[in-house]
Amino acid sequence: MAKRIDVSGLTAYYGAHKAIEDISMHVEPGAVTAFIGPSGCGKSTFLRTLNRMHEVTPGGRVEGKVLLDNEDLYGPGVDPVSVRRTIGMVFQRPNPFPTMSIYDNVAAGIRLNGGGRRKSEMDDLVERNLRGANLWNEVKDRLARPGSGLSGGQQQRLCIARATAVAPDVLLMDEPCSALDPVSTLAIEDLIDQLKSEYTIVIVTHNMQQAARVSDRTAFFNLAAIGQPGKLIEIDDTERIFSNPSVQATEDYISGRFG
Ligand SMILES: Nc1ncnc2c1ncn2[C@@H]1O[C@H](COP(=O)(O)OP(=O)(O)OP(=O)(O)O)[C@@H](O)[C@H]1O
Repeated sequence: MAKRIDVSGLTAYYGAHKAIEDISMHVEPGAVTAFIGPSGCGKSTFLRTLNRMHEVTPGGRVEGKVLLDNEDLYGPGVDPVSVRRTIGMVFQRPNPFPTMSIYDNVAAGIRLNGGGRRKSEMDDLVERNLRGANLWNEVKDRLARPGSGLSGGQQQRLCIARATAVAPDVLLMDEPCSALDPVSTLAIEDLIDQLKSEYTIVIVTHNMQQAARVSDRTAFFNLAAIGQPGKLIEIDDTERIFSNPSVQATEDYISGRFG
């Protein structure tokens, strides 16, 4: 079920380096929010604070609050592993488990989360998630073959099926199309559009057209100078950000004047 994210006063560090500073925003449920901004402004870092992946990096540290439908994800006693199951992630490079079959790639997360399912039940889950990722028809006759044998675009859809199989509330996508050709990119964009009725989706992208095509809301991040922390400049409806943003820097970035 799609859930809302409320972030307040979030600052993230790599050791002594402050990468992003004092970010507050709401991420709407059942919608796609795009993060845009020049390289190094902290989009990926911020994304990774939303499911407690940032702290996996040595020296990674976070201040501030992230609430998922009012549950404090950084609260005492919260298990980061269960946060990462509830808020799934899809990465820039498709990363299926290379030696595992297509079937097992989708089943892996379910098994890790205390499988104990009958074979027929698991078959149904695998099929449902591969269908949900628009991949079923392409792989149904080779489910036992390794996931690494698929094309890049198919592998990325497999990773999306793997992410949805554990029934997360939120899907975070860090430049999910940057390693893909234009046809595979459109396939993933179509898929994102279908998935948003069930999940809250956040996507980092360098591609302005992609942000305009797939997202309902867009957040623009920027940094004052190299070495300074990245900040959220504004977040608004995508249509507004691309037609009439409130801040001049947003307009300059979108129109290609910098970045
Ligand atoms: N593993 C790391 N260790 C130390 N510093 C890091 C690490 N990853 C990122 N940074 C620094 O944090 C800041 C934000 O980086 P981040 O990758 O989040 O930006 P980004 O906006 O996603 O960039 P890009 O668009 O180029 O992917 C940068 O100054 C970067 O050098």
